[in-house]
Amino acid sequence: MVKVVVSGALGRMGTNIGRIVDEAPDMELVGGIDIREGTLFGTEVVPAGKIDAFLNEKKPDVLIDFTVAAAAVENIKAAARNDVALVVGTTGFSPEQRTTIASAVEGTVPAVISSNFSVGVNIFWKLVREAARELGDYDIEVTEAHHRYKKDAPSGTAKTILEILDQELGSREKVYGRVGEAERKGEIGVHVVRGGDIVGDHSVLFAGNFECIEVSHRAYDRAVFAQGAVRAARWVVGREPRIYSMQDVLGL
Ligand SMILES: NC(=O)C1=CN([C@@H]2O[C@H](COP(=O)(O)OP(=O)(O)OC[C@H]3O[C@@H](n4cnc5c(N)ncnc54)[C@H](O)[C@@H]3O)[C@@H](O)[C@H]2O)C=CC1
Ligand SMILES: O=C(O)C1=N[C@H](C(=O)O)C[C@H](O)C1
Repeated sequence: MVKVVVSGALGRMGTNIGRIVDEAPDMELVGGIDIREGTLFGTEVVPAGKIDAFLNEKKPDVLIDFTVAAAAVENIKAAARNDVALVVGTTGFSPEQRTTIASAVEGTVPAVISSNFSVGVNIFWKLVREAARELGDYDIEVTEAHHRYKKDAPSGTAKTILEILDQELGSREKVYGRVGEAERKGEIGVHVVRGGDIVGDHSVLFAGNFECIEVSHRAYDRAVFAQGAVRAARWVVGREPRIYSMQDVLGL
């Protein structure tokens, strides 16, 4: 049995993940972490300040973190201190936070870290890479849309798209929205929409003369992210202590 603790247990993703783990015959949900006490499918949820004692008591194989960037950094350090493997879906990390995470994890515990755990988005990223290789001289615009409660912008998935484009095309200027005199040059335009209960839309437009190609992904239910995170949790336990991507999990 893979023993799992969920951090961000009372949130949108935490509850989705808790349900899937609770129903999995090969997994045991042993509790959750959040900013306040509660329950997650009959297991105890403790406040973040008690994470070390809780991990030491429950001895999970893996901690799945979907919280906010600053919290995730502390939770990752706690998991590393307690020799617990990690699946991290939290987005919005600064470059400094990424460095801190890498030092906590590398050589200590295995961790799958991805801005998007849906299988479809991981295929979509491959398609974006392929399109960029062929269409580098087209104008490129990245657009993402999410629900009204999302804290970070642009989304982690959109930032991964920009990394892929930079890897294929060299680093280009990014222009975040346009207003006033904004003549297009060689930049990549980045556009963020927030509203209602949009689960997660991403598109990359390659616009040439007389034709456009658009590569896009739309998530209809958070279950796609949660199922991917649980798949990563099964995969990560017992691996060499380093950072892995969801592409490693899927063998892409
Ligand atoms: N990688 C992926 O596939 C996906 C990533 N996300 C990311 O996951 C994160 C969470 O998203 P949602 O569940 O929609 O947010 P949410 O706001 O519904 O849930 C976050 C939860 O974390 C809790 N939290 C805050 N500080 C904490 C701490 N120190 N320790 C433990 N819990 C703490 C909050 O109280 C809340 O219950 C965001 O960064 C989001 O971008 C969301 C969906 C998919
Ligand atoms: O906050 C969300 O909801 C999501 N966040 C991730 C991101 O920032 O890319 C993934 C997904 O799009 C949903």
